Amino acid sequence: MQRVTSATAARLFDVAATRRIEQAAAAALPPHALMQRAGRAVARLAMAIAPRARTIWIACGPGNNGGDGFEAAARLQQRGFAPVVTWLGDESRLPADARAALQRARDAGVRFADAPPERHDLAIDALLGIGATRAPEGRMLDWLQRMHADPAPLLSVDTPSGLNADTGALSFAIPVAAPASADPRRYCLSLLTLKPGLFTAQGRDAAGEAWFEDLGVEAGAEAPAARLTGAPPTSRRRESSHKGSYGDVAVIGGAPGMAGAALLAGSAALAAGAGRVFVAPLDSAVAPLDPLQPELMFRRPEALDLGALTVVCGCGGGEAVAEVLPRVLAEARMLVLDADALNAIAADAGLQSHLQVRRSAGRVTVLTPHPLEAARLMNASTGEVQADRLGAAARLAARFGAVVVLKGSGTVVAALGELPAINPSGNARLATAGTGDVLAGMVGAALAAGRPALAAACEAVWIHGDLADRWPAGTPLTAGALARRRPES
Ligand SMILES: NC(=O)C1=CN([C@@H]2O[C@H](COP(=O)(O)OP(=O)(O)OC[C@H]3O[C@@H](n4cnc5c(N)ncnc54)[C@H](O)[C@@H]3O)[C@@H](O)[C@H]2O)[C@@H](O)CC1
Ligand SMILES: [K+]
Repeated sequence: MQRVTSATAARLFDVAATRRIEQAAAAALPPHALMQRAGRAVARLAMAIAPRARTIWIACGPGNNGGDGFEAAARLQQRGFAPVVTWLGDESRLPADARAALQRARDAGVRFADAPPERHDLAIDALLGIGATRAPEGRMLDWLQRMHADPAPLLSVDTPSGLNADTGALSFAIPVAAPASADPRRYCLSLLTLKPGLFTAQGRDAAGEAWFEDLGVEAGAEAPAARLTGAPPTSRRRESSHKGSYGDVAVIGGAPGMAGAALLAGSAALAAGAGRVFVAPLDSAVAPLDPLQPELMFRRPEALDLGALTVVCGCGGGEAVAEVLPRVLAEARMLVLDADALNAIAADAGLQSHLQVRRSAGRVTVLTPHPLEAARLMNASTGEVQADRLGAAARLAARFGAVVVLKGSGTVVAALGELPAINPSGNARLATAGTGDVLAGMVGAALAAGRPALAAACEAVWIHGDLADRWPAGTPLTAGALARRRPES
């Protein structure tokens, strides 16, 4: 059993592949062995989470996920704990594994109840796993909401019930904890495989701290649906290197009233190690110097030699960015497109065909949309994008021939012909104005340093999130402070 952290690199398998892995493993093992391993692992993690728990409420569902719950209940009872099982199922329709587990729980003397205990020290959600076919309702939904709202820790077995394990879409709103209580602590023990839905969309909120138990089974030749990127390789600068070794970045953005966005991207590119950073504001009234950052070199957009530069374009560009985009798309050696640049492209088929030309010419382009910008580019709704973030990012990558960074909880990075990556670092503190500009600058710096486009995007996204994860408690996270923080500090 292993805790999944932001440093964990792992393959993620969808439900269909997990089913095939399960079937192959079950055929090679004695009856019920997998479920017994699962139940043992659940009990072990439960005891580690709440070693002094007096009441452990285990909510079991009608299938084998419930079977895992019965197995865990039997183990916990044998170890001197007091599990209380509430079960939503029909004995005559229980799968064979779960029926055997139910019998073991009864034999162990586990207490079964019709209603959840008045209070509990730990809840275990064994209602639905990868066999969920519809949204929970009625008593099941009631119990789930109760478990998620309670301040006691919650351990989800395999997947949080109600979560689509492939996409991370959650079928109900997670209740907010009562104001007086601390945030509920959530854990999820993923069995057999890690699933993509645990790490993107609403998956991270619903699952909480992710753990993995492979049940002693290898995935074999099954193809993963995605991967967790894990921490990027640490690279030390060569002593003989000079500013030219790390490339030049130019930020084009900052229409009147929005110069800050371009400065944020420029600062971030500098802090991320770019050799030289030019800022080309679209507002000609902007003073050609930032006294707090004299390293930033100000230029007029038309004065830049785009063919020699990694260009970051969009940040605060407003509608004015549309005018410079044809030249930027045609000439930039490498290109990161963010925010208003993406909105302009979404609204203009001509600009979209410029992107296709870049692709045919083998020029690198990275798009960094948030869900609404992605929706505009796809002519879809934000809800449709969020309902399948991996699919949306892959479709955008294929359509525009670009590396796509679909931002949000569990940022997805996709490129045509590559396994999509989900970034495991970062937290809700990044949900503040300007952090997207910072990310665009960081991606630009990684490209300028010579990293291949997909790696550059994955690494910048990871570091951006990691900076937020290590942000000092009690210090507000602002985009300006984030932009200036060096990864190693
Ligand atoms: N079979 C095995 O050997 C193993 C199974 N495992 C566990 O089994 C799980 C998969 O088991 P199942 O395939 O039985 O699937 P689940 O236990 O996830 O659920 C399937 C059952 O729930 C019902 N159902 C689906 N959605 C519902 C809803 N919204 N409300 C009410 N009922 C609903 C289905 O009709 C079916 O009866 C895994 O997630 C994992 O926890 C693990 O123990 C590993 C070994
Ligand atoms: K579950």
